[in-house]
Amino acid sequence: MGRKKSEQRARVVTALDQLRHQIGLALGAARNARAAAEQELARRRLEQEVVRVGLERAAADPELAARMTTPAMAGVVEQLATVRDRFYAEWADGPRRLRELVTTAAPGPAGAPPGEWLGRVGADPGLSSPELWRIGESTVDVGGRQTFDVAVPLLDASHLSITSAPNTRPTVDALVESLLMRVLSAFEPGGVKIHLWDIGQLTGVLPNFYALTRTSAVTVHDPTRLVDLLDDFAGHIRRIHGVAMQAGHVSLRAMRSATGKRLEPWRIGVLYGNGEDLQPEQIRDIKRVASGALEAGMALILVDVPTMLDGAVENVHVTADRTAVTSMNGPDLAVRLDPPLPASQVTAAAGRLAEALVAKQGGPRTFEDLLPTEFGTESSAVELRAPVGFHEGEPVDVVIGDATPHALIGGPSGSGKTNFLYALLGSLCARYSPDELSLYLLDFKEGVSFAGLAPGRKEESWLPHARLVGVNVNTDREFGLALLRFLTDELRRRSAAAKEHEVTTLSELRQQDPGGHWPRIVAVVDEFQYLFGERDSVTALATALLEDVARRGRSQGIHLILASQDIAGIEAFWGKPAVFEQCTLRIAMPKARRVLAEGNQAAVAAPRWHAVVNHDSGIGHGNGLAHVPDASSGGVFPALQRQLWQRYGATSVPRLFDGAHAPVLTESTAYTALSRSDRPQAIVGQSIDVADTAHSVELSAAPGRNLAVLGTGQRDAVSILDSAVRSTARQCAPGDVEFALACLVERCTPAVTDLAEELSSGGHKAEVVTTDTLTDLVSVWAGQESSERRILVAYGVDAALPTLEAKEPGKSSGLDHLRALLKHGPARGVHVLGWWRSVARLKDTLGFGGTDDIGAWAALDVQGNELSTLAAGQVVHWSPRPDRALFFDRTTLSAPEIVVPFRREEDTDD
Ligand SMILES: Nc1ncnc2c1ncn2[C@@H]1O[C@H](COP(=O)(O)OP(=O)(O)OP(=O)(O)O)[C@@H](O)[C@H]1O
Repeated sequence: MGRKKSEQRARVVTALDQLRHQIGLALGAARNARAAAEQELARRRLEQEVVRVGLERAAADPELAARMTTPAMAGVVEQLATVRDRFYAEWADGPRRLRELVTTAAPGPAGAPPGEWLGRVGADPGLSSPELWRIGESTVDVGGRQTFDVAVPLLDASHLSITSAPNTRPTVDALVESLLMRVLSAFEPGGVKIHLWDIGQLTGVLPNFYALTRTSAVTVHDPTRLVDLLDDFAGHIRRIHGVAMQAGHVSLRAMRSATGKRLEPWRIGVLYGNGEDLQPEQIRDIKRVASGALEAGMALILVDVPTMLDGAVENVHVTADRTAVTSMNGPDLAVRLDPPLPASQVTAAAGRLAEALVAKQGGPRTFEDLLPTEFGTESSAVELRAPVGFHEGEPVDVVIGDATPHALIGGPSGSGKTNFLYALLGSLCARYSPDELSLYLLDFKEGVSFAGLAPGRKEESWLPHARLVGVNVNTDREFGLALLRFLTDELRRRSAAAKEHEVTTLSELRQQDPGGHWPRIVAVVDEFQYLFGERDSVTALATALLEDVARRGRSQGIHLILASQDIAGIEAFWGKPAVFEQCTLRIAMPKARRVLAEGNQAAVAAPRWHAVVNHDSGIGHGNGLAHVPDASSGGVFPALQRQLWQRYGATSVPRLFDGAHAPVLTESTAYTALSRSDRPQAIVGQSIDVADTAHSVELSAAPGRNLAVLGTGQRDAVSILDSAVRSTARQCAPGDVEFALACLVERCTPAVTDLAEELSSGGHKAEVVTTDTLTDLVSVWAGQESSERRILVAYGVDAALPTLEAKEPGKSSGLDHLRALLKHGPARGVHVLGWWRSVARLKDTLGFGGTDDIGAWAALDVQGNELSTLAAGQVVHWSPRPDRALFFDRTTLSAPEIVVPFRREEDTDD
C-alpha cells in the first residue's frame, strides 16, 4: 500500500516536473519573442522618427544619433538609406513635379507670391475656378533638400477643416486671411461671396477685411444665429440645385461650363469654432450643408469645429507657429505655412476690392439698363426670361416657364407694383418679338395704368405685343370673365393642336409645327381681387376658369400675372388654393404681407423701389432682392414703346376696352364691318368681350324680331335706338327701307331730329311721327303691305299709350294696331324698335300673351326680377349700373348679357 502510494507520488512529481519544464520552455520562447518584438518596435519607431526629420538631420541630432548607433539598431540606417535611395531614384523629380502641378492648378493669385497680386483687382470672370490654392511649402530630403508648394483644393472641389494647437490661433487667422485674399483677388469683383461666422466674437473677425464687409463680398454673421445662417446656406444650395437640375446639370460647375456663364458667385462659409463641440443640431446642419454645398459652388472652411464632414474635405492641423500638417501631404510631412500677409497691405487691398465692387455695381440703374442691345432676338419656346432690376450691379431675372408658370405680385398701394409691371413688360417686349409673346393686360383699378399701351389720342404708338388692353374695368367684372374665357378657349385650341402633333408641351409643339403661330401668352390682371368682389355667379365662374388656366396654362404657354394689394389679393384666394399654389413666382414689393411664405420676412426689410423676386413659392431660400428702375415716370416707357412700334407696328392693333369711356359706334369694328344685307343686324351695344364685337338683333322675317329698350335712362335708351337705326340703315340701300321715328317724349326731339336728318342725308326715307300722328301710322302700317322694309322707332311708347288706347266704337284702337304690328309685322318686313320707360308699360302695350312679340330687349334701370317673364322665365341677375344695359335676344343668347351702349357723337363724354 505504502509502496503503491510512493510510486503514485513519484509519477505525479515527474509529470509536474515535465509540465514545469514545458511551461519554462514556453515562457522562454515568449520572452524571446517579446524581446524581438520590442526590438522591432524600437527599430520601427526609430525609422519613423528618422523619416520624419530626415536622415541627415537625424545623424546631426545627438539623441537620435546615439540611438541609431546602438547594436540593436544596427542596420536601421542602412536599410532606410537603401529605401530612400530607391525611392529618391524614382522621386528625385517629385518636388519639381509638385511645383509644376501647383503652378498650373493654382494660377495667378491662387498660387503666386502676394507681391504679384495683393492689392490688384481680379479680372477672371469666374467661369471656372483654380483647382488648388497655395497655403505654404514643404521640404523633403531627396538627395538634398528640396522644397515644393503645398496647396489645397477649395470652391467647387473641397471643404477645408482647420484645427489649431494651443496658442496657434494667430497662425490660423493668417492662413484663413491669405486664403480668402487669394480667392477674392482671383476673380472679378462680385465673383465670390464670403460669409464669416465666429462663435466667440461679435465683430472683429478678420479685421483687415473691414472695407469688404460693407459690400456683399464679405458678410459677418451674428455669432448667436448659426442655425439661421446654415438655413440660409441650405436654402441657397437647394435653389442652385433646383436651377441646375432643371437645366439638366448635376452641379453649378457643370452648368457654368455648359452655358459659358458664371450664373452665380462662388460662396465660402467660414465658421470659426473654439474647439468645443457645437450643439447636435448645429453639427447636423453643418453636415447637411457640407454634403450638397460643393455642387452648388459653395465651400466651407471650418476652424476648430470638431466634426467630421462627409465627402471631400481637406484637413489642416496647425501644430505650431507657421507650421502645420495637412491631409494633402500626410502627417509625416510638416508644412511651412506662408508668412502672414502684411496687415496694412491687406487693409489697402480690401479697400481697393470694395471700391472696385461698388464701382462695378454702379449707381442706381435705369430702365434702359434692363434693355438688351439688340431687340427681339430671344425665343420663348422654353421660357420667358428677362431682368426686372439689379442686385449689386447684377441683373435679377424673372423667369416665366415650366417651374414658374404664373406670378403673384403684391404690395401696398404706392409700393411700385405698376412700376414693376412696366419694368417687366418693357424688359420682356424688348427681348421677345410679338411672334414670341402676346400680352393681355387688364387693370381693374380706376385710372389709366395700361391705357398708354393701346392706341390713344395723345400717343400714336402702341405696344405691338399687346393684343388687349382693358382699363377701368372695376365695374365690369364680366370683362375679366371674358378674358378668362378667351384664355380657356385658347388653351383648348392649343391642346388640340398638341394632340394633333402628338406632343405635350408648347416647346414641342413649336418644334413640330414650325409654321404655326404659338407665342407665349401672358395675361396680366392688376387688382385681380375685383374679379372675386361679390358672392355671385361671376365669382364662381371666374374661380373655375382661373383654376383651369392656372392648372393647364403651364404646358400650353399661357401664363397669368396677378397683381394686387397684398392682403386683399391673398384674401381673394381664400377657398381657391389651387390658383394660389400655381403662382410659384412671387413678387413682394416693400412691406408686402402674405405674398411670400409664412415667416419669410424679406419684404418687410426690402428698401424703397425694390422688389423681392422669389421663384420658389415665396419660401425664404428663394428670395432675391432687386432694385427696380423707374419705368413709369413720364416718357420712359413710351420711348421704348415707340421703338418697338416702329419695329413691329404693322402687326395688328391691340384692342382697348376702357370701362370709363363709352365706345363710339362709328369707330367700332362691328359697325364699320357691316355691309348690305337682307337680314340687317340692329346693333344694340358693345359686348363685354376680348374681341371688339357688338350685340345686335337680327331683323329677319321671324316672329318677335322687335326690340324693346326698358327703363327710364333716356340717354342710354336714345343711344341704343340710335345705334340700332344707324347700323340697320348702313345695311340697307336707300329706298329699301323706310323709317318712322316716333318722338313721343319731348326731350328726345333733338336726338330724333338729328337722326332723321342723318338718315335722309344717307338717302333713306325717314319720317318723324308725333303722338298725334302715331295712331294713323300704325293703322296704315298694320294694314298695308309694303315692298320695302319698314322700321318704327318709338321713343317713349308708354307716353303715347293713353292716345293709342283711345278707341272709336266699332274700330280698332291705335294700340290694337301697334299690337298687330308687333305680332305680325316682322313676317312682313315691319319691325318695331321701341323704348318703354317701365316693364309694366311694355306689358300693358303687349297685352295678355304678347310677351313673345318682343324677342329682344335691353334693360337699363330695371331690376332683374322684373325681367324674368321676358327671359323665358329664367332668373335674371341684374343690378342696374350706369352706362350699361342688360341685353337678351332669345334667338341667340341662352342668358342675358351686359352691353355697353354706344355713345352718340352728339353726347359729351363725361
Ligand atoms: N422703382 C421706382 N423708382 C422710382 N419711382 C418709382 C418706382 N416705383 C414706383 N415709383 C413711383 O412711385 C409711385 C407709385 O408707384 P406705383 O404706381 O407703381 O405703385 P403701385 O404699387 O402700383 O400703387 P397703386 O397700387 O396705388 O397703384 C409712382 O409715382 C411711380 O412713378
